[in-house]
Amino acid sequence: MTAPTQQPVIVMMGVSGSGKSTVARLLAERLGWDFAEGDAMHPAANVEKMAAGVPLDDADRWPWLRVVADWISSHTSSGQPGVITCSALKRSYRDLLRGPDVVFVHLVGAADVLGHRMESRPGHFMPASLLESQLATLEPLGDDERHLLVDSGHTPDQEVDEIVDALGLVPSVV
Ligand SMILES: Nc1ncnc2c1ncn2[C@@H]1O[C@H](COP(=O)(O)OP(=O)(O)O)[C@@H](O)[C@H]1O
Ligand SMILES: O=C(O)[C@H](O)[C@@H](O)[C@H](O)[C@H](O)COP(=O)(O)O
Repeated sequence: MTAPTQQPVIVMMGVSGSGKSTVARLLAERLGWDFAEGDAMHPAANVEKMAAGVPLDDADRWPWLRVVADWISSHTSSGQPGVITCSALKRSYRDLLRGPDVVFVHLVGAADVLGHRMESRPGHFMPASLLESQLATLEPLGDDERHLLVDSGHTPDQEVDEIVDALGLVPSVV
């Protein structure tokens, strides 16, 4: 009998407003997998900076990315699948996060749609004015990066269906 393939940790990535939190939470619920909100791992200084309309730089992001990477590796090293949100905008950031059991799912959307979503999202620290710098910083996934691109213009349920089907994800047995 062949051993079952280890189910991955999914990094739900993309710029602000692309639907990472919404789709990742739904995906984790659907699968009964662990979920983590990468935004909640930012130090307070990063949140204050973004709330003031100033984009983060590499020095701001590296300590945060290390916390995200620790969550990922604590799961992959024990064979536990999970879903975590992280903008993961640059390839160098993804290099820190990646591993054999890590898949990046990039929610891709049109700037006007994302901007509208950010403006209509209640009670979030991230101003829509930062979308431009997010898009400018984003480095597309390379063919050699294990990933799936998802059109973020569909409904969250449709996007979850697509991710589960395309990656062959299997719910945890409870
Ligand atoms: N597929 C979708 N279609 C329509 N609205 C969405 C979709 N995904 C997310 N939203 C809405 O857009 C806003 C931004 O979504 P969110 O999940 O917070 O994105 P992110 O975590 O990438 O910043 C929220 O108000 C959310 O309810
Ligand atoms: O690296 C960054 O610049 C931030 O992580 C950023 O990409 C993220 O978008 C914000 O934390 C807002 O959070 P939302 O993505 O949930 O809007």
